[in-house]
Amino acid sequence: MSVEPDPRVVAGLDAWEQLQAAQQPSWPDAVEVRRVRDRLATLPPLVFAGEADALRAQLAAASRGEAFLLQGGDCAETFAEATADNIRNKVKTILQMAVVLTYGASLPVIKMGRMAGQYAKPRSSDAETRDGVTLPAFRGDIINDHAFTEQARTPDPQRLLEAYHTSASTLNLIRAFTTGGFASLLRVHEWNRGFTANPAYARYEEIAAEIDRAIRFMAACGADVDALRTVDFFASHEGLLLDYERPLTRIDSRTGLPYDCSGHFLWVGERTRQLDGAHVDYFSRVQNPIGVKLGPTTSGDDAIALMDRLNPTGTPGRLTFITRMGAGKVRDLLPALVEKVTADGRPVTWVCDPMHGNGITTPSGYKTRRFSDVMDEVAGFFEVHRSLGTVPGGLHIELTGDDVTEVLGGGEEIDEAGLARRYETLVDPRLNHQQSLELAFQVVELLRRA
Ligand SMILES: O=C[C@H](O)[C@H](O)COP(=O)(O)O
Ligand SMILES: C=C(OP(=O)(O)O)C(=O)O
Ligand SMILES: [Mn+2]
Repeated sequence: MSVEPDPRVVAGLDAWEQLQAAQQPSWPDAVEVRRVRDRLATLPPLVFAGEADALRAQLAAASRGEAFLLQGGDCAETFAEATADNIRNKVKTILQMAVVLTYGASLPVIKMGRMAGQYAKPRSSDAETRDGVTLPAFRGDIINDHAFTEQARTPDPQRLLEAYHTSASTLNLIRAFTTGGFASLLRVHEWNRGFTANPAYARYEEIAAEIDRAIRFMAACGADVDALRTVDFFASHEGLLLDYERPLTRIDSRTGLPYDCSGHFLWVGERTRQLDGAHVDYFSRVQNPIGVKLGPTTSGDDAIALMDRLNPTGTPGRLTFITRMGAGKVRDLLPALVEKVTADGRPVTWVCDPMHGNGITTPSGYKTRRFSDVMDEVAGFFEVHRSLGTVPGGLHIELTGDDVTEVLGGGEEIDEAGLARRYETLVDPRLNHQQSLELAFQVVELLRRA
């Protein structure tokens, strides 16, 4: 039986249009945007509301220390890179990290990609100047093209449709990989792709061998190991471009309530979390589990006000705070925030984004981060939660499954000159495959202590 929605709830989904929406493009043609939105509204949802509910329950477990969230993927997905190889390598990297964490810390790991929709980017500046020429900044493939020409940088609403279709094909392949046998724990060895002379890959190989042995033992004892053949894998992106999120929001026939069916989990970014702004209003009205990025200027009162808006009744798993303070600040700034929220009593899932507080630009102009700073912020996050008796619930990482050279350091010791070798990101630098595995091994130690 389907439940009819309350018309006031449906009308409320457009309240954001009367509010200030930060970081939106200046579309040249409002009529065309409306046409594209109407078309998007007729296309099938990308995810099912019941999947978002299942994720909410898992995030609630993470808030209690009974699971751990691993959320990772590109800073900015691109249409051109939505190839089978790229998607497979990214999924495989996340699965490998999850195996390391699950095995090392004996904790269920919630696997979530910054994938199948991570196409809109907030920028520090509206414009970019090169050699005296100023053009609109690149705001992600869903809005404009990265090429530095006037035509390419002009926002094009048709890109919303391409983002939808590219997200659909990405999600289709993710679902095929994770349910069709590729992600089976019976194949952990096959995910390893580096030379095992490399320490991170050699350690992974050891774990894979132990898992193999354990599975053969269980099977020999008569246990049903079929459940190990598939995994749940969730899709997430920043809920930034409201002209995209609104038409993909659908009324769930089971409950009559709205869900944003562009992804399972949406987060509000550091630049768009204004309490009276359009984004907080919009995401307060959908039922998905929601994240908010919290940077170093966040006060305890801001955090409480965000809870009042986004999770007034304290539904477990509904609200995730993704803190991104910077390695040098996390130990000073995070405790007051966590204490204030803990005293409130409503649950949140605390997740660490060790990427966005640690950006630097090299003299040669590369936007990068140091692997050591990333690890230091993660360590600080765990230390703070341990000292307060609260729960470090997960990690939010910009990564790729390929051997790019975008982040300094790690076992390969990528240095400033080395960045030029394979620097491919269009916005922020990502951990490469090996650095991602190294991070997972180090996090196991932190989780064991926690
Ligand atoms: O991904 C995060 C932001 O979009 C990004 O860090 C902003 O980068 P910018 O300062 O180059 O605009
Ligand atoms: C824009 C991002 O982060 P933040 O909102 O934390 O700056 C991001 O996650 O790419
Ligand atoms: Mn980023």
